[in-house]
Amino acid sequence: MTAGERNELRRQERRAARRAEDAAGGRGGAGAARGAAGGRGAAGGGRGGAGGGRSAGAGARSGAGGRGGAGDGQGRGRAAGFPSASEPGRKPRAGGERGRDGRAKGAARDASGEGVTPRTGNGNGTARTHRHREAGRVVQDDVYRAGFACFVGRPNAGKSTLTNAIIGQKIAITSNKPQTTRHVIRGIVHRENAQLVLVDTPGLHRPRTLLGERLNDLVREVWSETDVIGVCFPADEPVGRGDRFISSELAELKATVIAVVTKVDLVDPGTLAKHLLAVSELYDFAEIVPVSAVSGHQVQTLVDVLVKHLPESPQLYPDDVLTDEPEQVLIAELIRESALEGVRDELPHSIAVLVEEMMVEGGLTKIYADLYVERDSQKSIVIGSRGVRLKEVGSRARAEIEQLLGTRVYLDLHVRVAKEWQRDPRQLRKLGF
Ligand SMILES: Nc1nc2c(ncn2[C@@H]2O[C@H](COP(=O)(O)OP(=O)(O)OP(=O)(O)O)[C@@H](O)[C@H]2O)c(=O)[nH]1
Repeated sequence: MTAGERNELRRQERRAARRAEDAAGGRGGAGAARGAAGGRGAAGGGRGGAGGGRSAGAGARSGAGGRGGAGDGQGRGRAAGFPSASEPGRKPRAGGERGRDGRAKGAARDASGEGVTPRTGNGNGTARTHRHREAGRVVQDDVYRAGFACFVGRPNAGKSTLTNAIIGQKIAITSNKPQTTRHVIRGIVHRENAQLVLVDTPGLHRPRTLLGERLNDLVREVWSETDVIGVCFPADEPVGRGDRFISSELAELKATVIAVVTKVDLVDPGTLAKHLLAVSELYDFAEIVPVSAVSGHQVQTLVDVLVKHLPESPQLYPDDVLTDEPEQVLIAELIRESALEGVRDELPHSIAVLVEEMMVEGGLTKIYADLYVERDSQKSIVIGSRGVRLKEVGSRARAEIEQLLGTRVYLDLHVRVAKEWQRDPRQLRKLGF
């Protein structure tokens, strides 16, 4: 028996054992972790229901950004207490729901467009005083601000790269192929006087498949739940019809809308000036901030601007949390990113990844993941001649995962075909969409 056959046999044994356990009433401990990644796979495989509260919670967590919606009748609905852009799941540090009146105060602007400074407490009963420079003057800000912000814009505008630059840890998949982002991944910026929760969305585009439609719904749902929206315009591309379309969609929203001109390292000052003018004529943005996520230029200024427009609110997440995305989802994204490397033109949107199992043994984390493609021909592309490509995918992903987890990693990748999964509602559910 070859090593591959042995691994497959072990997988089958593990699956059978899991099914038996679930049939017997669900698993505890490690199962909960597995459910978080597989929460997506779990429901599709018919394991979600029996898992009861745990599976529902895990499934909802994967769908925290709204993929799960209001529940699909399969025990995968969003569990109470789990976060979304509008329902922060982790208990706020100090009590009290964030009120809309907080938003009204926080988001109010004076005639000059500068943020006005409410002199009220922070909702915790512990008013804090902060000073920051604003347009050359020192402003006293007595409030604690917390809330959700997201970057939107046409595909490839640089949203994920910007999110990563702000959070300082690789949490969102990036690539030079449009529509790479599928998951809503939150990153959290902690400041003494504020907490900024960043939500990452796919680019809005004309849908060609069921997956495309669901992604667009997801974007709109997130938009309606965030406090500040940064519309990204890549500086190296002219403002176009797509940008106009997105801007027109924003008019009805409650959120403060700012413009972010991205990738400014790619253009000269003259081109940038013209671009800023074109952007300003598109919509009545509260602010326009030019940035480069690659050089870091103005990234902190952008955070200041986003924070300024957040509502007054208690802290939403504990201090040490950087993202609320389950580790397995981050890992699956890193594997998907690695698998896309070099084959983006052939199968840019056909790859999905599910982490089936993760276990820690001493200083080693063992990860078993399935890589789904839509057709047999794609399977051969991903595996490559004599498995060489798949090996490369694995070792690249392993290095990234080791960085994320801070442990040594054993990664077992298996390529499977899920025929036309982007058009098949059952498969989409299984893969977490
Ligand atoms: N030079 C330069 N390149 C950038 C910058 N920001 C992003 N990029 C590149 O632009 C490409 C797209 O970036 P992403 O962050 O994946 O774009 P996105 O808007 O999240 O894309 P979708 O997931 O398709 O919506 C990648 O190749 C990035 O490396 C920047 O500030 N400067």
